[in-house]
Amino acid sequence: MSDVHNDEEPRVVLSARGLGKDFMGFTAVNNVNLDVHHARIHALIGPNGAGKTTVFNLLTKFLQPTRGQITLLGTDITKMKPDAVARMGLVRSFQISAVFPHLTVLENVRVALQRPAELHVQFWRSLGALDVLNGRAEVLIDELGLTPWRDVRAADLSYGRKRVLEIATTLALDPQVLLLDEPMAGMGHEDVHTVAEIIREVARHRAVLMVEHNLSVVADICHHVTVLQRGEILAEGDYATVAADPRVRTAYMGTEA
Ligand SMILES: Nc1ncnc2c1ncn2[C@@H]1O[C@H](COP(=O)(O)OP(=O)(O)OP(=O)(O)O)[C@@H](O)[C@H]1O
Repeated sequence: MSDVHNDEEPRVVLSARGLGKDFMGFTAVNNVNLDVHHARIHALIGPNGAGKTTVFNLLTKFLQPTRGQITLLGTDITKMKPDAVARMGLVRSFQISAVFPHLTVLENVRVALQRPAELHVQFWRSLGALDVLNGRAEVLIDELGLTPWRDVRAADLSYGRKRVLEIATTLALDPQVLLLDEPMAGMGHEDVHTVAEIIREVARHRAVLMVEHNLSVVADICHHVTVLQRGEILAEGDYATVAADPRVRTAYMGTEA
């Protein structure tokens, strides 16, 4: 495994206990226990239909669990609504990029920053009204290595940079826990490397939980891996541990590794 260490003390920021979801009698997720740590990257992997997306939907409260408990930053969020959970610092970046194509990188980040600041009205009157947010926007753009593309329209960015911009807009909400749904989906080799490095950087000061099919990325940047199969946890540990588990190889990696 390569360099995935950083300085901050690992503490649990998001946890699930006995998490389960039934869809009309079909058990999609069952007895899932998860501990997601600050300043760590945690991967959720497993074959198609294993329940990864359902777990994400349960954690972000887009779905109400049938069983179990979810705790965010010490608060029981099991019965909370998605927007309240997002305001508490659990933010999900969707698989489909949600940036405005005709706005530049800087403008997109400013729009994202003004959401929590509730400056909508001023924004739609004039982009200049957001000048006060430029400082924070520049810092975010710099953190994500987007400075050379600051004045480029989102539509003209490469696929990978668009994904980085999408992560930047998500970070504008200042999440404690960032959920990434297949951040490498549809990307070429070079973009995968760029985005992986960005995720590593982002996770220095935040928890990241990601669903990812690209196992070399998981091996490279993730500290902890949870393997799901048919809605249940099959194995967990660092990548080397789960990759060496014969049950995992049979269930999932047999065709991949
Ligand atoms: N709303 C729903 N109603 C009924 N069944 C559902 C619903 N959502 C998911 N399922 C079922 O739950 C199981 C888990 O699906 P889920 O999408 O969570 O898996 P996944 O691991 O994310 O798969 P993939 O890698 O293909 O995205 C599947 O059998 C799926 O058909």
